[in-house]
Amino acid sequence: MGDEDWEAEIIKPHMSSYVPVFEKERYSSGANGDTFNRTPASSSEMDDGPSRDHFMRSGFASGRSLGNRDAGESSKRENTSTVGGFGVGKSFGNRGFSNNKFEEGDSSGFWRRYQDGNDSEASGSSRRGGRGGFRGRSGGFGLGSSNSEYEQDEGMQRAGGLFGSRRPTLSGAGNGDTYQNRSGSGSGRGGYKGLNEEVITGSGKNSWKSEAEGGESGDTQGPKVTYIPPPPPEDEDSIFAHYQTGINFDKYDTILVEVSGHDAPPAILTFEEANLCQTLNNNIAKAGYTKLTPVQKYSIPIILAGRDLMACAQTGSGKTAAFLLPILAHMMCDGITASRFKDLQEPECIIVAPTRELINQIYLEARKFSFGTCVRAVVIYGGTQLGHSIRQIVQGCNILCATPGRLMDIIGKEKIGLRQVKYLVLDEADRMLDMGFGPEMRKLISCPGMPSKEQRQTLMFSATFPEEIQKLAGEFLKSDYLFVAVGQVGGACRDVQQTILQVGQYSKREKLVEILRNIGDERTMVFVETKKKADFIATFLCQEKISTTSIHGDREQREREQALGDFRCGKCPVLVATSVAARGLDIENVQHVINFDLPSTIDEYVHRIGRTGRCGNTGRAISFFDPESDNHLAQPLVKVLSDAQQDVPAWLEEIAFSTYVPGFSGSARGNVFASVDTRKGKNTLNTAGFSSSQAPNPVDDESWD
Ligand SMILES: Nc1ncnc2c1ncn2[C@@H]1O[C@H](COP(=O)(O)OP(=O)(O)OP(=O)(O)O)[C@@H](O)[C@H]1O
Repeated sequence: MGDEDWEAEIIKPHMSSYVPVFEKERYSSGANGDTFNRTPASSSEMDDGPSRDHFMRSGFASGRSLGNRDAGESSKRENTSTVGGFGVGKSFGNRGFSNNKFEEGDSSGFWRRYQDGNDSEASGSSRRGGRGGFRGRSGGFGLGSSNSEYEQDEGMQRAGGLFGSRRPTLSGAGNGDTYQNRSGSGSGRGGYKGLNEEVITGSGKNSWKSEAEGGESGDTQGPKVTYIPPPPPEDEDSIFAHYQTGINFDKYDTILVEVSGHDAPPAILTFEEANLCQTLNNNIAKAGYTKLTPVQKYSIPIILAGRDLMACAQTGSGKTAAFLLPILAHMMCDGITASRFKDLQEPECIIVAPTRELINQIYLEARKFSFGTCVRAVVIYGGTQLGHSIRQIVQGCNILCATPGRLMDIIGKEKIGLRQVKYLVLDEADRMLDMGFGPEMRKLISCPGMPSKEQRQTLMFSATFPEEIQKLAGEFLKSDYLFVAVGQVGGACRDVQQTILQVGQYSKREKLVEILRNIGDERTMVFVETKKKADFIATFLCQEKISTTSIHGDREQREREQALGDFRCGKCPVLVATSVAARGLDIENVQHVINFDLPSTIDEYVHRIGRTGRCGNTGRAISFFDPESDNHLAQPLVKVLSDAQQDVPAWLEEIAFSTYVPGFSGSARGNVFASVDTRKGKNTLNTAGFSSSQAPNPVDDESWD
């Protein structure tokens, strides 16, 4: 489809197809397009308005938002309401599809911001600033400053309650005023928005905002979050449901593993060698695990030996079990007190992860491996009713799986005491320590009652560990922590066949459709860089009759979970996602990942493509490389491709060469060349399962290379 056809295409009546399947009933009953008619015209007036539901209902379902594109219509709307929202009418309809300025941008506020990158998943501040102005008009918030993200930040309030002063300005942001809560009801979203997925792009660098910063709790002055996630199935078959390891599972054994640090215990080769209790062994068998992956071979004995650990292993290679199994083994061995109802729970283990869906997945793994034991795992995360989290906790909690913001909320409410914490796990640790979540994590370890690093065991896992983040980790880990690197730190999974196509921004949609039509019904994740774009592309694909759903931070939690569910079960074989889905998600049968937009860092690329090719299965990743915007990635891409023994296109090498930056390996963009432990304790290379060794004494920075 050419760009010229875009407008015509987008206003076809079947646009309603993007209304998620699960929403259709609701939309068809309540939708009438009214809301849209009351949508103010300028982007700065769209903040307080209708939810994306409205967007779908009135804009898409009726085609009105997309049809009402002329200035006259816009100004009419401007006069009629202050309720309209989210750039539905104007931003989307006018600037988005109608005149095909989707990627060109124009002088309107929205598109300027969009172009600047400030409207990206990764942004938030300026967008919110714009909204602030509108809020002011509607009697709410009225800030309009680019700092307004903090002003409306429940996390900050929460943090204030716990650690310092509250920000009084937040109050106005309350009910539905936040961008996140366009729905008015505020349900679910709770301003979590930016949280685990927003990046402040002013500097062009990823810096994920913490969940706390987005104010996920819904318990302070923010909107009431009412969403209660459905309980997971309780039957044993569901608990132990798993997918098959792939043909390359055995090849894991050939991956080089490097252990650095002193006195590392030897790797184990089999589950039996771990000497786990019978119940755990039964659960492992029921989960279909017969053989250890390399990261498990090394990490399990290290954790069992009580050592702190930073472990880096390729995506989909079993890091979750690598920390859960030894922790559970210890707990069983130590004879933890069986969980029971108490107003203040004192978990022995806290696991944190950057996204809600990921922490939920980790919880399900914890529940699976602790099946039939007295260990009770609980999950709490933003976008859900706080009362629900509290009710889960007070029933007993040995392992608490939490997103950072919700965790701090619950600690602040004195439902969780930290004195008994023996294990602190940071999954996706590089993300948990970066500018977005790092401050929250630091608050956590300095919370009253939290055992010092000498008194607890701290475990960090990720597929990527940029040098600069490794350095920050020292604050959390004992100085003698061990570092396990399976393969190249930050390297891509070799089971993913990577293809980089040079595609200019105006050809991307056409190319995407062509690829998806060839793929057929195979499950595919399509990554885009911004939340709005995720909506645009999902809508576009539905219009092309490709059954699609989407996940991003502007969707309510209920919608996010439903989208993931629809994708998992194959109802919607295409999932358009922002980076919120880049890390950790383990979805069976994802055969393809398409980077419609490349991410801003190479680490993010590695995580995204790691949604396929998991656990020895093969997968394919196709990335659209736009020389207008992606040249900075050429060099690291060449490195990642060649390390993973993939073909490197000549044109990419040329770009990489022409944009060569000496000393690139030290780049803050996500350093794939940080091949080892930054303490410089270089170690001998080992084939997984055959030995481990010890590091020499750390050496000076200068001598490292
Ligand atoms: N030893 C094993 N045998 C069989 N399956 C396993 C084994 N270990 C892990 N798995 C399965 O492999 C899949 C990927 O594991 P997991 O999600 O822990 O990977 P990960 O390394 O954490 O990936 P990511 O870096 O993307 O977070 C899961 O479905 C898990 O149940």
